Amino acid sequence: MAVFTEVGFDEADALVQRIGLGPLTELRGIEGGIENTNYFATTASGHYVLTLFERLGPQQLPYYLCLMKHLAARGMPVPEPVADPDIAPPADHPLSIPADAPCEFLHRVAGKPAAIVQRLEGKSVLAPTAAHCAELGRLLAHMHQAARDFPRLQPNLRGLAWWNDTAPVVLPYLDAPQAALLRSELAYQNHVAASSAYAALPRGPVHADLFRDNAMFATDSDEPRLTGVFDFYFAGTDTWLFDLAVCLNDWAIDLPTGRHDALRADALLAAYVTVRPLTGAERALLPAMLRAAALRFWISRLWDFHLPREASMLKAHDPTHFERVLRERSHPSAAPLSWPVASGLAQAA
Ligand SMILES: Nc1ncnc2c1ncn2[C@@H]1O[C@H](COP(=O)(O)OP(=O)(O)O)[C@@H](O)[C@H]1O
Ligand SMILES: N[C@@H](CCOP(=O)(O)O)C(=O)O
Repeated sequence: MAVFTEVGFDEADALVQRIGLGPLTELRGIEGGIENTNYFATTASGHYVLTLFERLGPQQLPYYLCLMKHLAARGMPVPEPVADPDIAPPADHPLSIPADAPCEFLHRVAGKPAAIVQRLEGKSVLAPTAAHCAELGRLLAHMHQAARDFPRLQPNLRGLAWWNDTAPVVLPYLDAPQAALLRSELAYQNHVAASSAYAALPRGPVHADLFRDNAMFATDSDEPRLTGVFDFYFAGTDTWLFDLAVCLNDWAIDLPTGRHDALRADALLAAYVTVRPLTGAERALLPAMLRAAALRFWISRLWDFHLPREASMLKAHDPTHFERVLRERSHPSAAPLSWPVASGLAQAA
């Protein structure tokens, strides 16, 4: 569990009362999470999550919070952030809103930027079936479409530029075969990113970290039913295919070996393409983006593991898992294009 910054009951109570949620009745640090400080906050009006941002600041946060609001307003099951009634929302602008425009969803608690969002019901399913994956695939495609007209722009801050900057920081901690893999994969991804096929990929605001532990399923239903997805704090404008690859690499992987699980992968992809068919460029670059998504989380886990931060309760994720996934994805025998759905169902849009 990660509580980097302790929040006093009185301070949280003052915030929730000021923004109209009524008196605080319970404040409890949350287990899980590695980026931010999270508390469950219950008030007279409902159940919320209070997040204090440890690394992100007012330059980046409006994008994430406004994206959540935008998606919630379009019926997507994402936590709706609660606004500060004293901050006026920026006037609508047809093309873009400057990143430094005031953000009504950004609060300040214990000296840190903070947000208070609706608490989703349900539980994460860490061993998903094909039916869970189908639910996720469908929602992912709907979210991509619903975010099309989101008026803010912010790159994926954990994208290629960050990989290039961070690789030299983690390289000294790797043995020779690991270092060779990291260097060669980074060179490959820089090459892919410079290609015309990559430039042709459709893009927009994406979650970019939609792992199993960032989704909730109903606990009162026999059939898997997604109740929502959360943790948009790695979101950014990126290719939809990268977002899909992040999900495939987490939801449809055999965890001990890092190999892809064809049944779950097909279910996720089939559900996704039913809502939004993949383009020809997307089908061609799916293997490369699966490698990119593995590389992204291998690097971030290496960084978190070897250069940890202070937290009262913090469990770093295992970096070797994504090293295995990357080796599987970049091995010459890796053949995700032989998935029936990739060659059959997914017609060019
Ligand atoms: N909106 C929410 N509704 C319900 N539970 C949430 C919500 N946001 C966070 N949580 C809980 O808090 C935990 C940590 O949140 P997460 O966003 O993953 O943290 P971090 O950003 O630090 O990685 C999650 O595993 C989940 O149990
Ligand atoms: N999902 C990432 C790291 C981010 O952790 P989260 O708890 O915020 O999802 C990983 O597994 O490496």
